[in-house]
Amino acid sequence: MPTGAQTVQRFADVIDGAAPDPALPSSLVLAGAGKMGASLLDGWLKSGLDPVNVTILDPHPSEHIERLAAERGIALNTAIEAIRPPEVLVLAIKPQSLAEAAPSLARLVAPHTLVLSILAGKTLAGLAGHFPEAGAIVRAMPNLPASIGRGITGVVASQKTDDAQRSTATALLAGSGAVEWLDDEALIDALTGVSGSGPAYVFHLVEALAAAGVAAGLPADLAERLARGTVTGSGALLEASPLSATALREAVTSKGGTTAAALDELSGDNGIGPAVTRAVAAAKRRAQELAD
Ligand SMILES: NC(=O)C1=CN([C@@H]2O[C@H](COP(=O)(O)OP(=O)(O)OC[C@H]3O[C@@H](n4cnc5c(N)ncnc54)[C@H](OP(=O)(O)O)[C@@H]3O)[C@@H](O)[C@H]2O)C=CC1
Ligand SMILES: O=C(O)[C@@H]1CCC=N1
Repeated sequence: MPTGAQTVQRFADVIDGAAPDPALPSSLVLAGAGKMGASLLDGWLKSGLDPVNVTILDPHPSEHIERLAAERGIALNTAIEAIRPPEVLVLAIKPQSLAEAAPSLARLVAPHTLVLSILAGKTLAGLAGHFPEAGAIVRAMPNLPASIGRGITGVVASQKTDDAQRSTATALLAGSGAVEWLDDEALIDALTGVSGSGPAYVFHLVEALAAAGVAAGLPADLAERLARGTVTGSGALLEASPLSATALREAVTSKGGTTAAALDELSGDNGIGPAVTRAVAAAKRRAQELAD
């Protein structure tokens, strides 16, 4: 395990290698350094955001968060009163915690503060209601591959967000992967169902494939390796190849062969297409419910 000092040095090395994006903010407060907040944080640091410009706010930090902050050389604050309104306030708490947390978080929002929320379902209008002082609000939906810089994030901004603030949001989110700006906020709940929640569907496929291998007679550890290797290898091929997913599927499928027999089972009304359609619709519906 690296020591805190070594980890800070590692981030410093990354920063030394590339010129930081000038749109990165000079002060940022992260409210919620859980799975996604911490993933985004590492992307910012790799992009060149100076750790001294970041504060993690957590009223009851776990040992894990204390270690995370110490290793990265980042201030960890438990009291909002001790923090001045930053250039960017990132909200990465659970949507269900917002109503309770917002009255105190609002003390961190000055008219110059860009509020960047990754909360599923929470709308720009709803956020503006919680943070009336805020001029600019950006609503984003990242996904878990952000933790290795391979995420894809949908993002939409309030009308009061100016070009410089949009650039700041892009610079921050690009630290963890691709960024897709949306013109229409109505799209972001559907995007949540596809890419926000989507990694879980892929991991569930790995689980199902491994279990199916065991049911077909394979030892469990071999089935797990085969399922994992098949999904990661297929993802890498999808990325490296100029072919579409459809063309790649066809490349695996010999006429009258084993894959065609399997795909027959995955097609039709009880197949994977309708199941995924229902899954995405359910996620979208849940995001809409979380708006309230
Ligand atoms: N996980 C994912 O793949 C994705 C998540 N999101 C969104 O990211 C947000 C966070 O999700 P996730 O990271 O999974 O959840 P986590 O539970 O891992 O992280 C939430 C963090 O917020 C902390 N927290 C709770 N209340 C406060 C507060 N008042 N001030 C500061 N920190 C607080 C929690 O601490 P404690 O545990 O002590 O309560 C926890 O560390 C959600 O809104 C979710 O919709 C978006 C895209 C993908
Ligand atoms: O499950 C959730 O609500 C969050 C949002 C998208 C992924 N995880």
